[in-house]
Amino acid sequence: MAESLSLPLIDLSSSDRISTATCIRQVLFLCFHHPIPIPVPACMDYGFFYLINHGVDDQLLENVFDESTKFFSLPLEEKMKLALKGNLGFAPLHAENLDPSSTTSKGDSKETFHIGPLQGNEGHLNQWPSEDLLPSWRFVMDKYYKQVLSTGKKLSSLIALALNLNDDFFEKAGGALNPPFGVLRLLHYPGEMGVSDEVVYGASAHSDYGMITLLATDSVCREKLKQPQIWEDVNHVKGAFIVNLGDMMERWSNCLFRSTLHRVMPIGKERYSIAFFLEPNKDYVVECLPSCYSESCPPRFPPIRSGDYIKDRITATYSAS
Ligand SMILES: O=C(O)CCC(=O)C(=O)O
Ligand SMILES: [Fe+2]
Repeated sequence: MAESLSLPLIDLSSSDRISTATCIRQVLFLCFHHPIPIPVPACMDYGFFYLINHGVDDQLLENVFDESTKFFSLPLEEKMKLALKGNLGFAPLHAENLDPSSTTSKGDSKETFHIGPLQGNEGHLNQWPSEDLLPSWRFVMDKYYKQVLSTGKKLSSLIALALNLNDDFFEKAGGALNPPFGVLRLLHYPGEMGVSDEVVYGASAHSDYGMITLLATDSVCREKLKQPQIWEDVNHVKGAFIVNLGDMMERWSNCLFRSTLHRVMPIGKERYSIAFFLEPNKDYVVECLPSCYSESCPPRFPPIRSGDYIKDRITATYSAS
C-alpha cells in the first residue's frame, strides 16, 4: 500500500516573496546530488508542492473538467479526427508510454488532448473540436490556458528568486518565457486494472520534460529518491495545483533543483486530470543558470535548444509503445 503524503503549501499571493521563495528552494533542492550544501528540513524534501491562491478561477477549472469529460466521451472515430499533429490534439489509449525504458509494450492506459500556444507562430497549429459537438470547448480552454499561463509565469518569478536570480529573469533578462511555450494537457484514465498479473499503468513512471508543471487532479503518485523505492499518494487538495519541476529545469539549474519521478496507477474507476506544462520558447538555448555554477561546481550539461530537448523526449515516449 502506498503511504499518503501531505506536501508543503506555497501561497502564490503571499506578499512575503522572499520567505515564499526560500520555502520553494527547500522543497525543490536536490540535496542528494549537489555539492553546494543547503540545510533542508527532512519534511521539505519532496520535489512537489501544493500551490494555493494561484489566481485561476475554481469555476473555470470545473468547466475545463466538464468539457474534458464531454470530449473524451465522444466516439473514438470523432476523437481521431483530431489525432495528434505536431504533438497537438488527441492521442488515444496506449499511444504513449511515459517510461520508454519499461518492458511494458502496451503503452499507458490513458487518452490525452494537447493544446499549445494560442498566439504567435504556433497559434494556428491547435486543433479544436467542432462547435456543433462542443460549443463551449474553445472558449473555456482559451480562458483557462491564459489564466494558468499567467499563474505559471508568476510562479517562475518565485523560482527565479529561489535560485538567487532577479525575479524577472525568466521573462526579461533571460528571455526564456518571452514568449513562453505552454502546453495544456487534458488526461482521461479509464481505470482498467488489467488481467491476471499484467501490470497496467495509467501513466508509467516518468519525470516531466520541461520547466514547471501545474497539475489539477484528484491524486498522483511520486517516488522518493530512496532505496527501496517507495511510492506515496499525493492527495487532492481542493483549489490547489500540484506543482513539480521538469527535467529541463533540473538541467538548467545544474541539478540544484530536482525533477521528481511520478506515475499514475489505475484504481478501477475513471479519473480525469489537467496538466499545464510551462516551457521556454523553442528557440531559447537552455544553458546552466548564472547562479548555479562555480569554479568547483562547473556546468554538467552542454547548452541545448529548448525545442530540440522537448522534441527528443516526446519522440521517445511515442515510439516506445
Ligand atoms: O494525471 C496525472 O495525475 C499526472 C499526469 C502526468 O504526470 C503527466 O501527464 O505528465
Ligand atoms: Fe507527469
